[in-house]
Amino acid sequence: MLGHIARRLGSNGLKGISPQQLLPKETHRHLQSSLDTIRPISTVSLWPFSSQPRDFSQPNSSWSPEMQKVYDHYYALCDTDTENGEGKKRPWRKLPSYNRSIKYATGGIHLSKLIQAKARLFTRNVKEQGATFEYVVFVNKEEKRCVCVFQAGRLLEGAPGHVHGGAIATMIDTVTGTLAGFLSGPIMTANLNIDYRSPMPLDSVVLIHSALDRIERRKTYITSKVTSTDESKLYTEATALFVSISVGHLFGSRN
Ligand SMILES: CCCCCCCCCCCCCCCC(=O)SCCNC(=O)CCNC(=O)[C@H](O)C(C)(C)COP(=O)(O)OP(=O)(O)OC[C@H]1O[C@@H](n2cnc3c(N)ncnc32)[C@H](O)[C@@H]1OP(=O)(O)O
Repeated sequence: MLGHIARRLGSNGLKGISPQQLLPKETHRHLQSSLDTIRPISTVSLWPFSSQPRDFSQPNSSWSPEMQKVYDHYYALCDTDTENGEGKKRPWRKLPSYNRSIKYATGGIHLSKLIQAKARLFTRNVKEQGATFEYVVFVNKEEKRCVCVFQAGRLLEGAPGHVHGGAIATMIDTVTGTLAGFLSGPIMTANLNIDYRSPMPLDSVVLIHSALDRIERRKTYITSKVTSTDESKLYTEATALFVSISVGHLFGSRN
């Protein structure tokens, strides 16, 4: 990890200076322990004094013990980073989640200015933690599937005491869309079919399992089901179709 920071420092024009030389011992130790909890993100600089996007899918105080327990379970199955930067290969990966959809992708800052500089991702635009969508997506690239741990906050009410169907659809779109995008690159939702099987109480923690069904030309088909964390209760089933787009599609041009 420190080697990684040193490389980043190098790319910031401070070649040859180690983090230990730059930072007081206490700060360095604190930084190291913080970095140990962060998965490497290729588009994010680890230079401590530059602005970094906030990953909204980190544990916070609004999480119930159940949410934390499921998160810990999947997190333990994820790739790890080691001192020499080689890491341990494991099947799962936790995806970071930002409140601006494209800004932090390569070149995305320019795109986000062109499209709408003040735009914020729908599921990450409420500041109060735990009030709306608390979720983390873990993806398994080999098995072409993902699992989202979702805690539905009190501002998502539809039927009294229960989660709004539109909020559930939003999460299914988000998770299936994340998997489709992960597997196929830029996509947009063309079709989403949802069967609501049982009402979901507010503050529930549920799993949104999504898997690749098939890819045909520009079409990526994903299946999804929402269950309780022990998978004994089925809340929702869905199928989704995503169509690959070019960036120009977002500006109104055809592929
Ligand atoms: C850029 C992304 C950045 C992501 C950054 C990360 C962000 C963090 C993650 C958040 C993840 C959130 C994911 C949410 C994603 C949305 O919510 S997107 C918003 C909702 N969707 C829309 O607004 C889409 C509106 N519709 C469209 O723009 C266009 O109709 C589409 C879907 C792009 C397709 O148009 P097109 O490119 O002209 O394609 P077209 O030639 O008509 O059809 C291609 C094929 O698809 C089939 N098809 C098209 N539509 C349909 C349909 N409705 N039913 C069945 N088949 C269809 C066609 O029949 C054709 O089939 P084949 O001939 O190949 O067999």
